[in-house]
Amino acid sequence: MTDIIDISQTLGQGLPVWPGDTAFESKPVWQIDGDCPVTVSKLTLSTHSGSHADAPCHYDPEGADMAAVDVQAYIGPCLIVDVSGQKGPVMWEHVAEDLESISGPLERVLFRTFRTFPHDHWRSDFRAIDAGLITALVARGCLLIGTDAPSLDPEESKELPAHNAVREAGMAILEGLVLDQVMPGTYELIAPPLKIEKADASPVRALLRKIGKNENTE
Ligand SMILES: Nc1ccccc1C(=O)C[C@H](N)C(=O)O
Ligand SMILES: [Zn+2]
Ligand SMILES: [Zn+2]
Repeated sequence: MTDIIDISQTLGQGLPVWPGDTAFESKPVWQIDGDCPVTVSKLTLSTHSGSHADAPCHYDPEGADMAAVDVQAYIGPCLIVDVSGQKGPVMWEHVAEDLESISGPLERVLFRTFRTFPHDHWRSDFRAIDAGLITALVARGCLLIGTDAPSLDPEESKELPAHNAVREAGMAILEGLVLDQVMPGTYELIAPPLKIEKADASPVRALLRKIGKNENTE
Protein backbone atom coordinates (compact mmCIF):
# COMPACT_ATOMS: atom_id res chain seq x y z
CA MET A 1 0.00 0.00 0.00
CA THR A 2 1.46 3.38 -1.02
CA ASP A 3 2.45 5.86 1.66
CA ILE A 4 1.91 8.80 -0.72
CA ILE A 5 -1.36 10.79 -0.64
CA ASP A 6 -2.06 13.14 -3.57
CA ILE A 7 -3.68 16.33 -2.22
CA SER A 8 -3.73 18.14 -5.58
CA GLN A 9 -6.68 19.27 -7.67
CA THR A 10 -6.84 17.93 -11.21
CA LEU A 11 -6.21 20.70 -13.77
CA GLY A 12 -8.65 20.19 -16.60
CA GLN A 13 -11.51 21.71 -18.57
CA GLY A 14 -14.10 23.25 -16.26
CA LEU A 15 -11.66 23.71 -13.35
CA PRO A 16 -13.36 26.19 -10.95
CA VAL A 17 -11.33 29.44 -10.94
CA TRP A 18 -11.52 32.77 -9.14
CA PRO A 19 -14.43 34.84 -10.54
CA GLY A 20 -13.20 36.60 -13.71
CA ASP A 21 -9.85 34.79 -13.80
CA THR A 22 -8.46 32.81 -16.76
CA ALA A 23 -10.21 29.51 -17.45
CA PHE A 24 -7.96 26.45 -17.74
CA GLU A 25 -7.40 25.30 -21.34
CA SER A 26 -5.13 22.66 -22.88
CA LYS A 27 -4.95 22.70 -26.72
CA PRO A 28 -2.73 20.56 -29.00
CA VAL A 29 -0.31 22.59 -31.14
CA TRP A 30 1.05 19.44 -32.82
CA GLN A 31 -0.68 16.05 -32.86
CA ILE A 32 0.64 12.56 -33.64
CA ASP A 33 -0.40 11.61 -37.17
CA GLY A 34 1.22 10.28 -40.37
CA ASP A 35 3.72 13.18 -40.64
CA CYS A 36 4.06 14.22 -37.01
CA PRO A 37 5.63 11.84 -34.46
CA VAL A 38 4.56 13.74 -31.36
CA THR A 39 1.73 15.52 -29.59
CA VAL A 40 2.61 18.88 -28.03
CA SER A 41 -0.02 21.01 -26.30
CA LYS A 42 -0.34 24.63 -25.18
CA LEU A 43 -1.68 25.35 -21.68
CA THR A 44 -3.58 28.53 -20.87
CA LEU A 45 -4.21 29.00 -17.14
CA SER A 46 -4.16 31.42 -14.22
CA THR A 47 -1.05 31.21 -12.04
CA HIS A 48 -3.51 30.57 -9.16
CA SER A 49 -5.10 27.53 -10.81
CA GLY A 50 -6.03 24.60 -8.62
CA SER A 51 -3.59 23.62 -5.88
CA HIS A 52 -0.95 26.34 -5.99
CA ALA A 53 1.70 28.30 -4.16
CA ASP A 54 1.50 32.08 -3.91
CA ALA A 55 4.70 34.04 -4.51
CA PRO A 56 5.30 37.13 -2.31
CA CYS A 57 4.94 39.39 -5.38
CA HIS A 58 1.26 38.38 -5.51
CA TYR A 59 0.51 40.53 -2.44
CA ASP A 60 3.70 42.63 -2.09
CA PRO A 61 4.87 44.89 -4.93
CA GLU A 62 8.45 44.43 -3.67
CA GLY A 63 7.96 40.71 -3.17
CA ALA A 64 9.94 37.85 -4.70
CA ASP A 65 8.64 36.02 -7.75
CA MET A 66 8.10 32.27 -7.96
CA ALA A 67 11.61 31.68 -9.33
CA ALA A 68 13.19 33.36 -6.30
CA VAL A 69 11.37 31.71 -3.36
CA ASP A 70 13.16 29.19 -1.11
CA VAL A 71 11.84 25.80 -2.21
CA GLN A 72 12.75 24.24 1.20
CA ALA A 73 9.58 25.70 2.73
CA TYR A 74 7.46 23.42 0.52
CA ILE A 75 9.15 20.16 1.52
CA GLY A 76 9.26 18.71 5.05
CA PRO A 77 7.20 17.72 8.09
CA CYS A 78 3.70 19.20 8.24
CA LEU A 79 0.61 18.98 10.44
CA ILE A 80 -2.87 18.49 8.97
CA VAL A 81 -5.57 20.18 11.09
CA ASP A 82 -9.27 19.54 10.44
CA VAL A 83 -11.44 22.59 11.13
CA SER A 84 -14.25 21.51 8.78
CA GLY A 85 -16.63 21.16 11.75
CA GLN A 86 -16.58 24.88 12.53
CA LYS A 87 -17.94 27.92 10.67
CA GLY A 88 -16.50 31.33 9.81
CA PRO A 89 -12.84 32.39 9.69
CA VAL A 90 -10.40 29.86 11.17
CA MET A 91 -9.25 31.32 14.49
CA TRP A 92 -6.41 30.43 16.86
CA GLU A 93 -8.93 29.32 19.49
CA HIS A 94 -10.33 26.73 17.03
CA VAL A 95 -6.94 25.04 16.75
CA ALA A 96 -5.06 25.96 19.97
CA GLU A 97 -5.68 22.53 21.54
CA ASP A 98 -4.47 20.64 18.42
CA LEU A 99 -1.38 22.80 18.03
CA GLU A 100 -0.46 23.02 21.72
CA SER A 101 -0.39 19.21 21.85
CA ILE A 102 2.49 19.23 19.34
CA SER A 103 5.91 19.57 20.96
CA GLY A 104 8.74 21.15 18.98
CA PRO A 105 8.58 23.47 15.96
CA LEU A 106 5.47 23.54 13.78
CA GLU A 107 7.15 24.25 10.46
CA ARG A 108 4.18 23.61 8.16
CA VAL A 109 0.44 23.55 8.95
CA LEU A 110 -2.34 22.69 6.45
CA PHE A 111 -5.97 23.46 7.30
CA ARG A 112 -8.94 21.42 6.06
CA THR A 113 -11.92 23.80 6.00
CA PHE A 114 -14.24 21.93 3.60
CA ARG A 115 -16.22 18.86 4.61
CA THR A 116 -16.29 17.95 0.90
CA PHE A 117 -13.93 19.65 -1.51
CA PRO A 118 -15.87 21.51 -4.29
CA HIS A 119 -14.11 19.97 -7.30
CA ASP A 120 -16.72 21.02 -9.86
CA HIS A 121 -18.05 24.38 -8.63
CA TRP A 122 -16.74 27.65 -7.17
CA ARG A 123 -17.50 28.32 -3.50
CA SER A 124 -17.44 32.10 -2.83
CA ASP A 125 -18.25 31.42 0.84
CA PHE A 126 -14.93 29.63 1.47
CA ARG A 127 -13.50 30.11 4.97
CA ALA A 128 -10.60 32.52 5.45
CA ILE A 129 -7.74 32.17 7.94
CA ASP A 130 -7.73 34.81 10.68
CA ALA A 131 -4.56 36.92 10.69
CA GLY A 132 -4.20 36.33 14.45
CA LEU A 133 -3.86 32.60 13.79
CA ILE A 134 -1.05 33.27 11.33
CA THR A 135 0.73 35.46 13.89
CA ALA A 136 0.39 32.66 16.48
CA LEU A 137 1.82 30.13 14.00
CA VAL A 138 4.78 32.42 13.28
CA ALA A 139 5.50 32.48 17.02
CA ARG A 140 5.68 28.66 16.86
CA GLY A 141 8.28 28.77 14.09
CA CYS A 142 5.86 28.12 11.21
CA LEU A 143 7.39 28.51 7.72
CA LEU A 144 4.36 27.57 5.59
CA ILE A 145 0.59 27.76 5.90
CA GLY A 146 -1.69 25.75 3.61
CA THR A 147 -5.44 25.60 3.13
CA ASP A 148 -8.00 23.81 0.96
CA ALA A 149 -9.66 27.19 0.38
CA PRO A 150 -8.72 29.16 -2.76
CA SER A 151 -7.34 32.02 -0.65
CA LEU A 152 -6.22 32.81 2.91
CA ASP A 153 -8.45 35.92 2.83
CA PRO A 154 -12.18 36.21 2.00
CA GLU A 155 -13.08 36.53 -1.69
CA GLU A 156 -14.18 40.15 -1.29
CA SER A 157 -11.23 41.22 0.88
CA LYS A 158 -9.25 44.25 -0.32
CA GLU A 159 -7.10 44.64 2.83
CA LEU A 160 -5.82 41.01 2.69
CA PRO A 161 -5.03 40.81 6.44
CA ALA A 162 -3.96 37.16 6.29
CA HIS A 163 -1.65 37.65 3.30
CA ASN A 164 -0.16 40.70 5.00
CA ALA A 165 0.50 38.73 8.19
CA VAL A 166 2.25 36.14 5.98
CA ARG A 167 4.21 38.89 4.21
CA GLU A 168 5.46 40.31 7.53
CA ALA A 169 6.69 36.88 8.58
CA GLY A 170 8.05 35.80 5.19
CA MET A 171 5.98 32.60 5.30
CA ALA A 172 5.12 30.43 2.29
CA ILE A 173 1.51 29.82 1.18
CA LEU A 174 -0.31 26.87 -0.40
CA GLU A 175 -3.96 27.26 -1.42
CA GLY A 176 -6.53 25.02 -3.10
CA LEU A 177 -5.28 21.78 -1.50
CA VAL A 178 -7.61 18.76 -1.39
CA LEU A 179 -7.66 17.51 2.20
CA ASP A 180 -11.07 15.91 2.72
CA GLN A 181 -9.64 12.36 2.41
CA VAL A 182 -6.73 13.06 4.77
CA MET A 183 -6.79 12.10 8.47
CA PRO A 184 -5.45 14.78 10.83
CA GLY A 185 -1.86 14.16 11.87
CA THR A 186 1.78 14.57 10.89
CA TYR A 187 3.05 13.88 7.37
CA GLU A 188 5.91 14.84 5.08
CA LEU A 189 4.77 17.54 2.65
CA ILE A 190 6.18 17.53 -0.87
CA ALA A 191 4.74 20.46 -2.87
CA PRO A 192 7.44 22.54 -4.62
CA PRO A 193 6.23 25.24 -7.04
CA LEU A 194 7.54 25.61 -10.58
CA LYS A 195 10.50 27.96 -11.01
CA ILE A 196 8.71 30.59 -13.13
CA GLU A 197 10.27 34.01 -13.57
CA LYS A 198 7.99 36.99 -12.81
CA ALA A 199 5.19 34.61 -11.71
CA ASP A 200 2.98 35.59 -8.75
CA ALA A 201 1.97 31.96 -8.15
CA SER A 202 2.48 28.46 -9.52
CA PRO A 203 0.40 25.29 -9.64
CA VAL A 204 1.93 22.54 -7.48
CA ARG A 205 1.60 18.75 -7.38
CA ALA A 206 1.01 18.57 -3.63
CA LEU A 207 1.74 15.23 -1.98
CA LEU A 208 1.81 13.91 1.58
CA ARG A 209 3.94 10.99 2.74
CA LYS A 210 2.77 9.24 5.94
CA ILE A 211 5.51 9.49 8.57
CA GLY A 212 4.15 10.50 11.96
CA LYS A 213 1.65 8.80 14.33
CA ASN A 214 -1.69 9.26 12.51
CA GLU A 215 -4.96 7.57 13.31
CA ASN A 216 -4.64 5.86 9.89
CA THR A 217 -1.01 4.75 10.06
CA GLU A 218 -0.68 0.96 10.07
N1 LIG B 1 -7.24 34.73 -9.26
C1 LIG B 1 -7.47 35.88 -8.55
C2 LIG B 1 -7.85 37.01 -9.20
C3 LIG B 1 -8.05 38.19 -8.49
C4 LIG B 1 -7.89 38.17 -7.12
C5 LIG B 1 -7.51 37.03 -6.45
C6 LIG B 1 -7.31 35.88 -7.18
C7 LIG B 1 -6.92 34.65 -6.51
O1 LIG B 1 -6.75 33.61 -7.11
C8 LIG B 1 -6.71 34.67 -5.06
C9 LIG B 1 -5.43 34.01 -4.77
N2 LIG B 1 -5.51 32.56 -4.87
C10 LIG B 1 -4.91 34.33 -3.40
O2 LIG B 1 -3.73 34.21 -3.24
O3 LIG B 1 -5.64 34.70 -2.53
ZN1 LIG C 1 -3.34 32.14 -4.62
ZN1 LIG D 1 -3.21 33.70 -1.56
